[in-house]
Amino acid sequence: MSILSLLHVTKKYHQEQEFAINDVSFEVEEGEILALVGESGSGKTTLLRLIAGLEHPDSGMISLSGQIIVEGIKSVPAHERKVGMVFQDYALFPHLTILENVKFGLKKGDADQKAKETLKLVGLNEDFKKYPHQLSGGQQQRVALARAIAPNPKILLMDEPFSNLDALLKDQVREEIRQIIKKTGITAIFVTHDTKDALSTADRIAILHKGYLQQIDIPKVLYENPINPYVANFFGKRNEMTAIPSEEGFYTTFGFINDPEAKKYTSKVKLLFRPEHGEVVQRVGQQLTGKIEKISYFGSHQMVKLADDEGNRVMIRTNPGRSFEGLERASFYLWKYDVEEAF
Ligand SMILES: Nc1ncnc2c1ncn2[C@@H]1O[C@H](COP(=O)(O)OP(=O)(O)OP(=O)(O)O)[C@@H](O)[C@H]1O
Repeated sequence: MSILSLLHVTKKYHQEQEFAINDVSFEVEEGEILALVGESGSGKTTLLRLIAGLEHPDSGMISLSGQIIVEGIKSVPAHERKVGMVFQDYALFPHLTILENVKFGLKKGDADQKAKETLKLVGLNEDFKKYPHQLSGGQQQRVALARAIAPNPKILLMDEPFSNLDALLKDQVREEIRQIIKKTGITAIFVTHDTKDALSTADRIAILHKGYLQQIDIPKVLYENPINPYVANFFGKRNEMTAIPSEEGFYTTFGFINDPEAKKYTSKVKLLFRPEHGEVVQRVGQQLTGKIEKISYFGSHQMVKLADDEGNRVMIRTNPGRSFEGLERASFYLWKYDVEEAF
């Protein structure tokens, strides 16, 4: 069941020429974690602020938990929307203990118990009396999360929750935050410009470009079946190879690919594939072949740059243990590629 629904939401800031958000419609299911991604200025934060009630759209409708919160000039004020917010810099009160931070905004009465329960839920059992500066970045973020979820909001909104963490901590925190959110069953939307954050943490991803929603789907679909080149390239490099179709397969400048599907095409095509959709094989044989130009080692894998005789290049990902010593050329095969008509 959908808990949040946006219909034709549009927003333009005064004095600005372009729309920050342009005719955006989507729904979020109860208990789902949605990532909003896009390059800088694509409208991610504006969209989050529209849902939170910190901005008002020029047109469109937003409903939360069956209640219309925005339509025309009607707008339920931010503090009545029951939305939990976690800000990029956590926005904790430095002069309050972490217990006092979480109690802030809770109704008196059971505030103390509720705050302690929520701090325990986020894994902070013994630090109630500490001040924010006495905690690590990851712990501070969990306090901010506890403060946001303690009042039982209908939805949790997080602006760049992982951007202040170093790379090592980030992997761990992403997993912890996902688990806490899933344990509470709360619906969450987070903004990120990091594709790794989105692919690893979200149930679905919405990608924005110049205020337009490009595609919204599960990570695997966005990565493997992008709706347009913008979405495809946002999630990492795609190789392009020009090919001539025949009855038996595709002729390319790297060699011939046996594929009966090729006969469906009548003129020149482009084969599009990600580096991990191929595999390098050392034996130069029937497969595609290229001159080894560069090998980059990344610990978990290697990237091999291969060139044809005309100077076209492709990148193929391979396992970290493979040795290319003494080799000038390498062969590779593709186990997956998209075919696009080339004009
Ligand atoms: N308060 C504002 N006044 C005027 N224009 C604004 C304001 N806030 C954002 N914009 C403009 O709206 C567009 C979308 O901005 P927004 O901050 O929503 O993008 P973003 O995707 O969150 O970017 P970033 O990743 O850099 O935070 C941009 O062109 C930006 O310049």
